[in-house]
Amino acid sequence: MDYNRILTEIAVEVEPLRTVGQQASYIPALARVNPDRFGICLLTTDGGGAELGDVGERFSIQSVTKVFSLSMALSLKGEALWERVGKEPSGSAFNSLIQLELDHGIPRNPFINAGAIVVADVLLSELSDPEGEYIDFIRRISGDPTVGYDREVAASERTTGYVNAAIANMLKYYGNLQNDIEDVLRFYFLQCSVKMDCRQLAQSFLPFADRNREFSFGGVSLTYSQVKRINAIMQTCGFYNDAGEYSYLVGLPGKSGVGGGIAAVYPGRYAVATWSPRLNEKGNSVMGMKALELLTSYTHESIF
Ligand SMILES: NC(=O)CC[C@H](N)C(=O)O
Repeated sequence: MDYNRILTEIAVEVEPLRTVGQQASYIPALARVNPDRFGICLLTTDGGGAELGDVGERFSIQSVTKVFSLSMALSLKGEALWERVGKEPSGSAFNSLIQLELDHGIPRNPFINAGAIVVADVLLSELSDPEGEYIDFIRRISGDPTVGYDREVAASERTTGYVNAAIANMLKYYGNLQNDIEDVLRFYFLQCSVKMDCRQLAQSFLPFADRNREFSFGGVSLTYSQVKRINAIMQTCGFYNDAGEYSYLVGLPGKSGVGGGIAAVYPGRYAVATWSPRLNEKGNSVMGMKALELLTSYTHESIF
């Protein structure tokens, strides 16, 4: 497959979307990012790949981090994790509060904010150095020791994180947070603040696509079956209330973030990361979604 040629065609087609949509502004530090950016990096399991655009510029991965958090929590807790968080698509906004009340404090899945806040609580309870071990895992899986938190973004999100604070309070009320609310929120925002570029993100998702290599990075090990199940949750829940549309258009397990990043995998073949800060009304990157739609259309490579 000539991915270079395909990415070049995609870049031409997505260009008219460069100024469509709005970047996230509810996190003040994200409102300062230049929104007119686009990058895409694809890495294959056999060592090949192609890239185009702003692939070396780091951005806030935001909710894409929830895949790393779930991986750690699943490796630590196994199936017991599902006693505290579900694995059903939510059909609601990523920060929905109302659904959490209806579900009596058990979040629908680990990729909406409520679920990721429970996962952050699990990691706080299980790890002796949560901040250190979390970033160490991401440095190992990305193969890049310079990847780190952006503490300014994390602090900025705390100042306006009213809904996430409400979610955490609701979880505590229902007995689904063991740690102090403020500690859990601080750790959750820090996880979201991790900064990566498209190359590092594609590299970090390659282990979710690679069926022939063991998933083991530092203390985080997953079985083949656990990786398969994480991919399944990405497919059904990775784009919140856009998950059906994303599945329909793209057809690859993936995860988006309000920083404008998307990471997706074609199991057995490749991982791909896109970045473009302008979002649709569901909080997913406009150019990124379109680029991935074109990628599976042009290559005829999709899980469906
Ligand atoms: N969809 C997202 O990327 C949301 C993450 C963001 N940190 C929040 O909690 O609101």
